[in-house]
Amino acid sequence: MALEKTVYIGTYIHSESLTKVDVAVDGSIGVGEDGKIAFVLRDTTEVPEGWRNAKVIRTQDHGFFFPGFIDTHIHASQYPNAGVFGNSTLLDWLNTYTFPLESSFNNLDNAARVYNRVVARTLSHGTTTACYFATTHVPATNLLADICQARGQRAFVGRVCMDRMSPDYYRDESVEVAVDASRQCIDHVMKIDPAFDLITPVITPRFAPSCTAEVMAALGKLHQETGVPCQTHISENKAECALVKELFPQSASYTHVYDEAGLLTAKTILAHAVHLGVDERALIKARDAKISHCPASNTALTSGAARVKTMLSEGLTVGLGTDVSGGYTCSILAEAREAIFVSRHVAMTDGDEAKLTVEEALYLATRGGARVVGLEDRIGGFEVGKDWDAQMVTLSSVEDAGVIDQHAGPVEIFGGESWEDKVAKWVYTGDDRNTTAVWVNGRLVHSREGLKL
Ligand SMILES: Nc1nc2[nH]cnc2c(=O)[nH]1
Ligand SMILES: [Zn+2]
Repeated sequence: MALEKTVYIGTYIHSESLTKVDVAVDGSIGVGEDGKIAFVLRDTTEVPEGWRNAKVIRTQDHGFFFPGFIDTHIHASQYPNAGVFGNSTLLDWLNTYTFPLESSFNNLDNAARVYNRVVARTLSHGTTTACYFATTHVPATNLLADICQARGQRAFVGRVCMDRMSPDYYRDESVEVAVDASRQCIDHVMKIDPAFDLITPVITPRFAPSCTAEVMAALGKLHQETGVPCQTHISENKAECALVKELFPQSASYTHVYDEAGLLTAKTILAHAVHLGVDERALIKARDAKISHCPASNTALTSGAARVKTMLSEGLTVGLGTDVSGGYTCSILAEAREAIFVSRHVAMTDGDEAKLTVEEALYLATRGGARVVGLEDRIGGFEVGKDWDAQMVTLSSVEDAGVIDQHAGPVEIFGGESWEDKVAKWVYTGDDRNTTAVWVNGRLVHSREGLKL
């Protein structure tokens, strides 16, 4: 569908750097028919020459435009289990909750129902790019790619590979099956989106304990041969780390296991990274592999508290991941909040330098995530030439949604605060009711019911 040239008028906010959020009050951003940003103007709401016939969309109620969120690690198939984890920890959680659910995706109707829901819900939370783990099933994984494309979400879609330490009813029969199935999923995306413009396939060995050295080496070869990115888990939980040591006695560390398989590259996303040693972080940095920080999940499964500030100060590239359903929420805004609070708990033992600020958390949610997925030239901020992947945040909509007593009349929740305070309030108290509209590459992919644009 052709896009209309559009001028977005009002305050826009984005990360300028890790430590600084840029607030441009009353500016305007022009987006062309190609969905890309054509101009960015500060301090003027005038529609420039040549754009007078363009559609105009204005912010509402103390609102602002903000870059779309990037979820660098989410299991689409686990969405029905969000919030269901009891007192389990990783390895028993997988067997009790996760494998039985994922195995049900041999049923395409089930897959269609769940995948449509998770894509719609993440979009409604402002997630314009998501890195999905699907399941081992090729038809269902391909369906997830189709659904992301149809609903307009930028997505990395991975068919999960696992050929050992998994139940008989849910595992790859052989290395050949895992590689062949992965190829089928890559081929499918090449058919529906040959340039990987919106959808990108991603090679997805589940994690070292459920993959033999042979399957990882074969997937490493596929990764190097095709240039298709790779995603997996690393060093999430102490029992898992001990298991990897036992299973790979020859390897110097968990990170070395992936490196030896050819799976540790600049196009690799490693989720969790809670218990990495200094040498492992150095190796990850040397390979320029990327980290997905998943604080909600790390707390829920009592995995540990990743040292995000340490990783950042060492120059690692970090983004945020919801890790549904290890994590209970599919909201990156909530994840940013969790990242801040986990960092405060770390600070209680390690010192104040461990604390993440609101600015840093928002950077991880946008520009950091963009670097993790290798799209820093296209998304994560508002610059000329970037894709319009954005959300309109409306600060007073919590009240509109009926949370506040309708009979009490309007309450000025947002109004007199500084922009810094408003952004902090959004991070700490906001949710999807504040996300009134969402665009990916210039296409409107979500809007709140009744919203007039
Ligand atoms: N959080 C999380 N960790 C894993 N490690 C291996 N599989 C998984 C998974 O599905 N979720
Ligand atoms: Zn995960």
